[in-house]
Amino acid sequence: MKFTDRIYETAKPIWNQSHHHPFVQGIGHGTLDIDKFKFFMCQDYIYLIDYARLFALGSLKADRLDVMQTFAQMLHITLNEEMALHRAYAKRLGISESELTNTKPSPTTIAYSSYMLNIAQRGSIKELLAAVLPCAWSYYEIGKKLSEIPGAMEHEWYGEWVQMYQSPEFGEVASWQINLLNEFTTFSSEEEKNQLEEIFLNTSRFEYMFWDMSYQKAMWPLDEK
Ligand SMILES: Cc1ncc(C[n+]2csc(CCO)c2C)c(N)n1
Repeated sequence: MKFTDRIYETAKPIWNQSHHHPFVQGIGHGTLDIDKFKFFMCQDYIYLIDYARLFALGSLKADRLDVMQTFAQMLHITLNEEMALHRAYAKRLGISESELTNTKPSPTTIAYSSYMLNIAQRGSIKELLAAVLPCAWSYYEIGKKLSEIPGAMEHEWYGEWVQMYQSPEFGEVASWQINLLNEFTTFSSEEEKNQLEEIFLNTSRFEYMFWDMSYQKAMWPLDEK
C-alpha cells in the first residue's frame, strides 16, 4: 500500500467533516453568506503568503534539481495564480489590495501557519511535505466534488473558486506532492511513518478549523476596548 493511501484512509473522517461543513456546502450550492466568504478570502490571502514560504523552504531543502524545480513551480502557482484569484475576488468584493495584505490574522490562521512553518523549518523535506499535502490535495478533492453540483461552476460568486480548485493544474500540484512523499518514504521506518501521519492529520484538522473559523468569522474571543 502506498504511504499516501494509508494516510488518506486515516484522515478520511476528518476530510469528510470538512466536505460536509456548511461553509464548503454553501460554496457548492451557492448559498454561502458573502460576508463569510469575504472573511475567508482575507484570511486565506495571508495564509497563502506563509504557505508560499513553505514551498520556498522545500526548494531550499531539496537535494535534487528536479525537486527544486517542482517546489519553485508550486511557489510560482501559489503566488501568481492562486493568489491572483484572491486579488481578483477582492476587487469584485470591494477590498483593496493593501487591505488584503494587511489583514489581521485570526487565532486559527496564526496557529495553522505557525505550525506548518515550525515543522518545515526544523524538520526534513518529508515532514514539510506531510504538512503541506492536505492543503493541495483536500482542496482539489473538494473542488472536484463541488464541480459535480449542477450550476456550481457557473455561480456568479463561487463559480470561479470551484473552477480553479477542480482544474487539472491544481490536480497536478496535488499529484506532485503525493508522488514525492511516496518516493521519499519508500525506505522509512514504521516509527517515521507514524510521525509523518500525525503531521498530515494535524494539518487536516487545521483545514477543518479554517472552514469553521471562516463560517463563524472567528477572531479573538476578547473585548479589548
Ligand atoms: C486554508 C487553505 N488550505 C488550502 C488551500 C489550497 N492551496 C493552498 S496552496 C495550494 C497549492 C497551489 O498553490 C492550494 C491548492 C488554501 N487556499 N487555503
